[in-house]
Amino acid sequence: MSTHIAAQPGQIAPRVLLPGDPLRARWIAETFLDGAECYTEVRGMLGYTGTYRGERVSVQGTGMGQPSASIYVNELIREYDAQQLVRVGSCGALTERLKVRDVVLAQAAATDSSMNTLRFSGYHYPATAHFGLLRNAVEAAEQARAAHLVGTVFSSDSFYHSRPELTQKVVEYGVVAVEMEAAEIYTLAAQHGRQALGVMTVSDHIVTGEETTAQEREQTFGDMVTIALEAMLA
Ligand SMILES: Nc1nc(Cl)c2ncn([C@@H]3O[C@H](CO)[C@@H](O)[C@H]3O)c2n1
Repeated sequence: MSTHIAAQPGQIAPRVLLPGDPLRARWIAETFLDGAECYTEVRGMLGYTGTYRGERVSVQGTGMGQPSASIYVNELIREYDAQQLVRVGSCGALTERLKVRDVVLAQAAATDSSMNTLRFSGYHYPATAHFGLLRNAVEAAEQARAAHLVGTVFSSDSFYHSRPELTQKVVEYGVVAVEMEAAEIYTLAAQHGRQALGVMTVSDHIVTGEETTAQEREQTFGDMVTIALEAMLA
């Protein structure tokens, strides 16, 4: 086992879905994976492995924010040799090009986090998704007839922004949604030569104030999970 994941070697599949919420990891395992078995409950951050269309797939909660996601992605890559890491979760729409329940396919992630500032002191790093996974996800979204948008997201360290005007600034440069994990997941995957992508459902609309109900989140999360799984298996 690793420091934060209690799996034995081989218990985690090369393909890993990464919801922030551990209870959503359980829902994904129970709803989409055949024969899913829980391999970790350390700190309540659940992880499961099962099969999807006959292929082994794992789903591991990451928690909220880049520091937490960094712990799980580092251990999934370094200790369990994960190859594909696809974040599935919620995001807030920053543009009226999006409606709540739309799926955002994050081609890149800007961030206000210090994590890449510390890594690349002196210059800025473009945290980008794996093109092949992104291309597969677009095809899967079209196949599923799911409303979707490919765009850049803003991975913020804050949910309650002390300077909300900064979030608006990135909108002027085409950023379409805000969330809290993608930039770190993309950077770690690139560091280790792995494949990463973020597939997120709009749960809140910063411009219109619209929010999804708990029931709506579940259904539209279904489209997002299907797109992520199909993107990995394509
Ligand atoms: N900053 C921020 N803002 C908005 Cl409007 C969000 N909508 C969903 N999330 C995601 O959901 C969690 C916060 O509720 C985080 O994991 C984050 O990735 C959001 N994070």
